[in-house]
Amino acid sequence: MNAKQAAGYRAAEWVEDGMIVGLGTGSTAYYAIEKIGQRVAQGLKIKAIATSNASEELAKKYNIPLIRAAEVEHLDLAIDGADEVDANMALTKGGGGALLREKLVAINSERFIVIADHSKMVPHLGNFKLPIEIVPFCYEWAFGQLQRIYNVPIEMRTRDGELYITDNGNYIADASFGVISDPGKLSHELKAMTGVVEHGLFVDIAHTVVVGYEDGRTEVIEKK
Ligand SMILES: O=C[C@H](O)[C@H](O)[C@H](O)COP(=O)(O)O
Repeated sequence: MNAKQAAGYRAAEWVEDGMIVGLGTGSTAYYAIEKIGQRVAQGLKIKAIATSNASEELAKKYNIPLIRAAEVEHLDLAIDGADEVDANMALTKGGGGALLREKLVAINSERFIVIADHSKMVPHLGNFKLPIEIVPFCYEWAFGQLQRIYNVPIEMRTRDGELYITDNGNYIADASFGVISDPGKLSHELKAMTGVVEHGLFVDIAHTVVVGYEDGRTEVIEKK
């Protein structure tokens, strides 16, 4: 058992028969999906929506029944990882590039459970580079605007020497803010920029955080 596995497995216990569940993305969400898959094999009856092509493949591997958004009005539960979690349960997400689908799923869930190993818990967001998803068309303009407004190091994400492309066909710029003193304000500012599709700040969205430790312990933090 490692810290990510402890958090993922613990969160999977919230899943009950009949639920519609959002499946997160990343190395911590992997364990939640694995555990949910094991429970499905034992008879648990749920339906799920995946937040990335990778998680969809994983769900299929574990025979977790998948549905389309058109078939449901909302989700009962979503479980997903985070890159940083601050003292107010605001998050940075999108290290794996799945922030847009993740946010859509999280805000449409009755309960959003964040799973994180203890290293993700921070006093303030900003040490982890904030992922900002931007449209490919004239992306240099949105990128330039971000640089001019915030005057912090920002780089276009690449993979194998090419610009990284999200599951939605967009690009990602990663911004090093250092300390984000007001995540809510920054979140609204970024959303208002033309060319920006979404960003990785999740403010006032998480209901529960499950923190995992190397010895297999977990700590559950509920929104006040
Ligand atoms: O785009 C990726 C997601 O936001 C992940 O949930 C986040 O990056 C955390 O990933 P991991 O659990 O692999 O650290």
